[in-house]
Amino acid sequence: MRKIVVGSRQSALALTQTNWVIERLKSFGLPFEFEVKKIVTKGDRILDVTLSKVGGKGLFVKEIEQALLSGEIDMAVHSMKDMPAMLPPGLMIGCVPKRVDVRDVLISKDNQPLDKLPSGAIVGTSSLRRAAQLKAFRPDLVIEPIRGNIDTRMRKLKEESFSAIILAAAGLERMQWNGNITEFLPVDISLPAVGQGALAIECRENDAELLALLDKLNDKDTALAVKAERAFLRTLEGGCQVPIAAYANVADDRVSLTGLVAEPDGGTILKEKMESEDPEALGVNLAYKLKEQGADEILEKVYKDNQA
Ligand SMILES: NCc1[nH]cc(CCC(=O)O)c1CC(=O)O
Repeated sequence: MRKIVVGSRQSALALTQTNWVIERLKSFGLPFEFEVKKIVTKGDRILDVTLSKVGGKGLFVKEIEQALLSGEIDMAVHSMKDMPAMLPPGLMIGCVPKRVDVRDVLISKDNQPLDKLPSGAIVGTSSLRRAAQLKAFRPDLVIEPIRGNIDTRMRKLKEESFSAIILAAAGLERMQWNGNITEFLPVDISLPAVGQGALAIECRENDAELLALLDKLNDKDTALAVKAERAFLRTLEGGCQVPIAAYANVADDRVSLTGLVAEPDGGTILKEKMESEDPEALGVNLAYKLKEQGADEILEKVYKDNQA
């Protein structure tokens, strides 16, 4: 009986997701046992600094990937949206389970929906993507950074001067905290992050035995959608925290992808939609379409401002 060591960040959400995946894998009744090994990542250690200023999403993933490569762990469960566009050689996404709700949600103090928040109300988000789209929809709101795990942000909403915060529905749903949601934001107001609502199970490319097990948990439509979204992100070289959004829908093996690149103040928002049966080509082509409209210039300015 092989023991699979599963690496996880120690946040409540990470452990919940990891244990969910392990239970699903156990349910196939195959001769494997599982052990969870907690790993503290750089992203977890510097929660007080705005993420975009310290190197972006890779911060949560790098130490876990080192543990995979060294053999200290065999697999890891990540939020897909925390995965950098490129994986290190030797590692792969072994499966993509069925996606849950992709939308962003508003949680407000007095349960006021977005269009009822008073002018000047403070909305907490550190995401350039959320901030840009929020500014475009409600230029009169004030956006302030907020950091920390979901539980920390909920506490800051109660204790600090925020009128509302924006979070992903998915994390709240997995924690069974969705009772706090004031409003689900439609994707045409807040287009989600690449991979939002999906999980990525990362493992070594040469671990055929584990890959065969993981394949049972793979959801074909989610995998197709995420492939298109991540090809879009990779082509825009959206390595760190960026004002990039994308959401793909799959019906009868046809993928329909909406992609967005925004100026952080919401002044310019480039947004296009395309369809194809080839998710990889779709993501690349949609990215080039936005590049023709000036996406590179917007992103270059964001990277420069981040270094300053
Ligand atoms: N930004 C951090 C992060 N990474 C993954 C989730 C949970 C949602 C998901 O898996 O898409 C969250 C919290 C949030 O954005 O509200």
